[in-house]
Order: sequence, then structure tokens, then C-alpha cells
Amino acid sequence: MNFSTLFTMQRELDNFIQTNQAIEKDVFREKGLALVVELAELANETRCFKFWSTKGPSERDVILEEYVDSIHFILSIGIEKGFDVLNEWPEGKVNGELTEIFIETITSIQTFIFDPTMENYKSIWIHYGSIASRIGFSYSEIINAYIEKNEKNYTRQRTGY
Ligand SMILES: O=c1ccn([C@H]2C[C@H](O)[C@@H](COP(=O)(O)OP(=O)(O)OP(=O)(O)O)O2)c(=O)[nH]1
Repeated sequence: MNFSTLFTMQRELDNFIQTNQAIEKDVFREKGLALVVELAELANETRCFKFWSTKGPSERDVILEEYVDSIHFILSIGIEKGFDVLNEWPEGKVNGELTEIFIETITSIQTFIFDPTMENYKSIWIHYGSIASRIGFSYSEIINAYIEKNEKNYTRQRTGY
């Protein structure tokens, strides 16, 4: 599946959710905060910063589901601002340990919320690409997990969780 299809799938899901929940206001900032929360949940499952604990990271599938929750909201905030024209995952390198990358990713999200430019949007993707490669998630693994969670999100809306 190519990258732009993700935007199509996300647009359809967002429309479904907004109609289902009768949302008429602008929810860009809510989605921005949701992304920060998902990033924190992801960091929490990797346990990369827990120097006080000997317990290892959560199961790979658990971490991957958290990761693709973030992907949903990255796509969604891009759609909100009309940046859903990317054909490829923006590439770039972010140096440092996973903890450092997480901290910089928070900054990239905040920067985009306050200054939603294409450059700042791409920076979020670059940071998430670095997180994926640091954890060891492949592109196809991410796409498959995204498709699975996307379907689960429809079910959750239909069953009114
Ligand atoms: O406009 C929206 C709103 C939400 N989602 C998706 C993204 C994510 O995949 C899921 C929300 O995350 P999660 O599944 O963790 O939902 P939650 O309500 O935080 O779950 P829980 O109550 O189980 O923690 O809904 C969208 O795609 N578009």
C-alpha cells in the first residue's frame, strides 16, 4: 500500500467519527493533544526511560498498537491543515537514544500545533520514522497494524465504547 492511501483511509475514518459523534467544531487542538498523549503512552510501553526498573518493554504488538494510534492522529492533524498531499513518508535522521528522540518528538508536535506549516508537519513524520527504526518496526509492519487498528476504530464507534 502506498503512503497516500493512509490519508484516504484516515479521512474516511475521521468523517465517520465526526458524523457519528455529531462534531461540528474545529477539533485540531484536541487531536494535537491526543497525539501528545499517544506519544506518552508509546514511551510508557517501551519503558525506555525507566532507569529505576528492571522490567523490560511490553510485548511488541502492544508497542506497535500504541505506535499506530499515533499514526492515526498524525494523519488526522495533517488532514485538518490540508497537508494530506504527501506521497512518501518524509525521511530524515534524528540522533540520540530513544528517550532523547521521544523528547524531541514532543517538541515537534507542539511546534506544529502552534505553527502548522508543511515543514513542521514533515518534522513529526521524521521523528516518528526515527522512533520506528530505533524500535525496529518496518514500514509494512506499521501499515498492517494501522489497517487493523483503523478497522477496530470503526467497530468501537459502532458499538459505542
Ligand atoms: O478523529 C479521530 C479520533 C480518534 N481516532 C482514532 C485514533 C486512535 O487509533 C483511536 C483513539 O485511541 P485509543 O484507541 O487509545 O482510544 P481511547 O479512547 O484513548 O481508548 P481507551 O479508552 O481504551 O484508552 O481513535 C481517529 O482516527 N480519528
